[in-house]
Amino acid sequence: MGKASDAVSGSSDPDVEDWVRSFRFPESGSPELPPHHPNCLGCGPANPHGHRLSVRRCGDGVHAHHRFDSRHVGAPTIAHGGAVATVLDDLFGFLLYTVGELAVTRHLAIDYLAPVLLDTPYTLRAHIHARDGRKLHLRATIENDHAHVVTTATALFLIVDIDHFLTTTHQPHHR
Ligand SMILES: CCCCCCCCCC(=O)SCCNC(=O)CCNC(=O)[C@H](O)C(C)(C)COP(=O)(O)OP(=O)(O)OC[C@H]1O[C@@H](n2cnc3c(N)ncnc32)[C@H](O)[C@@H]1OP(=O)(O)O
Repeated sequence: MGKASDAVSGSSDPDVEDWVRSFRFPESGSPELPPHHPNCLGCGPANPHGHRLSVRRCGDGVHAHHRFDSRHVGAPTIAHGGAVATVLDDLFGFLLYTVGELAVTRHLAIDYLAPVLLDTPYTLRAHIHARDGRKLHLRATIENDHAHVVTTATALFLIVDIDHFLTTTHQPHHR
């Protein structure tokens, strides 16, 4: 696995620095992709409130099987749109393993085409639609067991260096 931490220069938060130091990009032949970190809301196995998303490579992209449950309810029997967005944002976050770069969400857009039902199996897929320098243009779908796409998403992720996670003085950006 490739290390992301060669440029670590120091941090005010030892937990963050530990995470950065231990972050690894899996080998390109490895189908299983590791969680971003143990407590990640999307994929961390140690987060009791999390989705525990398990993601694999699929061709040039990634895919996952997922069921939303009663913790994610919006209207009765239907997953909350914010929970769906969380899972899609995290799924996009797995594409960074396929490019071997650290990247974060700059823009996320979701089309809710049909309700995402609780306790129902779905297949999630994401891929890199285009790369333009630091800009990763990403696309994803959620599909039900009848191969109907119920949700689509696009995102712009921006490649960042390790200092993005180490600094505590981020300023807001305005476009
Ligand atoms: C690696 C580990 C990952 C771990 C977990 C993954 C979990 C899932 C992903 C996440 O949830 S990440 C957490 C949520 N995201 C953030 O906290 C990011 C907060 N935003 C920032 O820190 C900064 O805005 C960011 C570093 C993303 C960008 O700041 P920059 O100053 O580096 O970039 P800038 O805003 O100047 O934009 C760079 C380029 O993108 C363009 N751009 C920005 N927003 C755009 C937009 N909405 N549409 C099109 N282009 C856009 C912008 O015009 C510009 O184009 P040019 O370089 O060509 O001039």
